[in-house]
Amino acid sequence: MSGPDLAAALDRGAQALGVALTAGQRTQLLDYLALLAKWNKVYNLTAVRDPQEMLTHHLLDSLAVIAPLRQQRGEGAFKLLDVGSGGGLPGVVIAICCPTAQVTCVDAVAKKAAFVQQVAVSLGLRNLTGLHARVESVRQAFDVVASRAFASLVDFTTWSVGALAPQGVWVAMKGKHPDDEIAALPPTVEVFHVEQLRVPGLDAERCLLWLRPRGHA
Ligand SMILES: C[S@@+](CC[C@H](N)C(=O)[O-])C[C@H]1O[C@@H](n2cnc3c(N)ncnc32)[C@H](O)[C@@H]1O
Repeated sequence: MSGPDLAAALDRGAQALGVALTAGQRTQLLDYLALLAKWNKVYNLTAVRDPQEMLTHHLLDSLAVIAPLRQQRGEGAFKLLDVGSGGGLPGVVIAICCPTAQVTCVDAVAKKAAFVQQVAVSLGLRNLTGLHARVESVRQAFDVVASRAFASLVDFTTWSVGALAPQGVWVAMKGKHPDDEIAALPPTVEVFHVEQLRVPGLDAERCLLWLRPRGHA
């Protein structure tokens, strides 16, 4: 697929997901896709190799969180941690589309965190940081702690609870509705909202789970 075709597919996908992209954001997303494709072999960032597939499986799939996130957070500033971010998904996409968010992408693999740091510099994203650490050791307070394709809900929330601000929330991007994972959550964690997502061009189930420590209304 050519550059213009990818750009057109991104525009159609973003529109279907209710995300209005500025020209600058559109360019940054496509530049990010090009960096992912270019450095994938070196950094081993994703098993997906084809740019068209990267667009649907990674960019559009991550873009699906933007409208729900804006609805949850409004237009104000907030700090977001993307746990087990790998090549920066969804953190880089969030940093591009939500300029009021300060995004930290944490990964236990140094070269993946270095790649995100490189993306921040290349795209001029001053609201994006790549952090090499295990999430269990992160002690800054984040308003939103997010993950995509990371771990079970129990492990995600247990390992990252030390990074949650007092009124912070978790958001987990999942495939099929994870009934078993929800049933396994401890009583200290509650799921307060579930959204089914439809990702254009992806024939797969997707949902978004919002969680918080029980008692935090
Ligand atoms: C399957 S990848 C998902 C990457 C990305 N979120 C995505 O959707 O493409 C999971 C990532 O979590 C990272 N990881 C695993 N355990 C971790 C931990 N305890 N703290 C931080 N990162 C971790 C791995 O290094 C890997 O990059």
